Amino acid sequence: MGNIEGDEFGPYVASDGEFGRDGELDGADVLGETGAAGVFDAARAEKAVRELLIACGEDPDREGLQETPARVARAYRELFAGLHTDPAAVIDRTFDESHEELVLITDIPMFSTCEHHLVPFHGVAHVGYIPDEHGRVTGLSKLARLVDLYARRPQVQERLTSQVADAVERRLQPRGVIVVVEAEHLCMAMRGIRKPGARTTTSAVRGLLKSSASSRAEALDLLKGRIR
Ligand SMILES: Nc1nc2c(ncn2[C@@H]2O[C@H](COP(=O)(O)OP(=O)(O)OP(=O)(O)O)[C@@H](O)[C@H]2O)c(=O)[nH]1
Ligand SMILES: [Zn+2]
Repeated sequence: MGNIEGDEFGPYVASDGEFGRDGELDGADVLGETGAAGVFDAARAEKAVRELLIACGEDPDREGLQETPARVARAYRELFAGLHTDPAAVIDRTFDESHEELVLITDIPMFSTCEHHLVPFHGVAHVGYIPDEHGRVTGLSKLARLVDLYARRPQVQERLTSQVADAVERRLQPRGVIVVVEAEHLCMAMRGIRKPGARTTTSAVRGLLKSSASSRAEALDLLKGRIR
């Protein structure tokens, strides 16, 4: 295996242009419950894309496709960068603000990849929490980063939704968490059942936002008009 490099999309082994290496990834350690894996294997990805083009009846050596395996490998490395990032590193700072009421960030744009068909599903995420008794909060951008991290994995919408809720719960130990994701699945729009415009809404609620009807009602009231 070549040298492991790294950038904003995580660690990777650059392709040396030699296709055909077999065997399991070295360094594909799983980081416990977070499911973050080791490195992206660019050579292997390029080989697979070339094979897929051939399987589809294309000529991967024609001019327009020559660079395609390398481009697709780079694109997948970016789209699945969340496999190589530890969520614990995302909410890396918390601070006590004595804010004990709901904090809600809405309409976070979200692009993910359906793990069944490897085509996109996209929409918005809404993430809220009620801080603990010290009013411990985190930077608002960290919640959007968390959505991004879990979206950048092969996913199903239900798991993405609960993984974000669980990560907020683990890191902030808030009194309640609510995550709502609304998305259109291109696997239902451009193929299969072909229903463009159909939207799926999933939610995950934890703590007070699950057990207290009034807390949940407050959050849902703020989300009214946002959830279609
Ligand atoms: N619950 C859930 N299902 C999903 C998600 N993304 C895609 N699916 C569904 O996953 C299912 C996969 O079904 P299969 O019967 O194995 O695959 P398929 O033959 O390609 O199914 P069709 O899409 O109905 O053509 C489909 O019903 C998809 O709509 C998701 O995020 N959550
Ligand atoms: Zn799908």
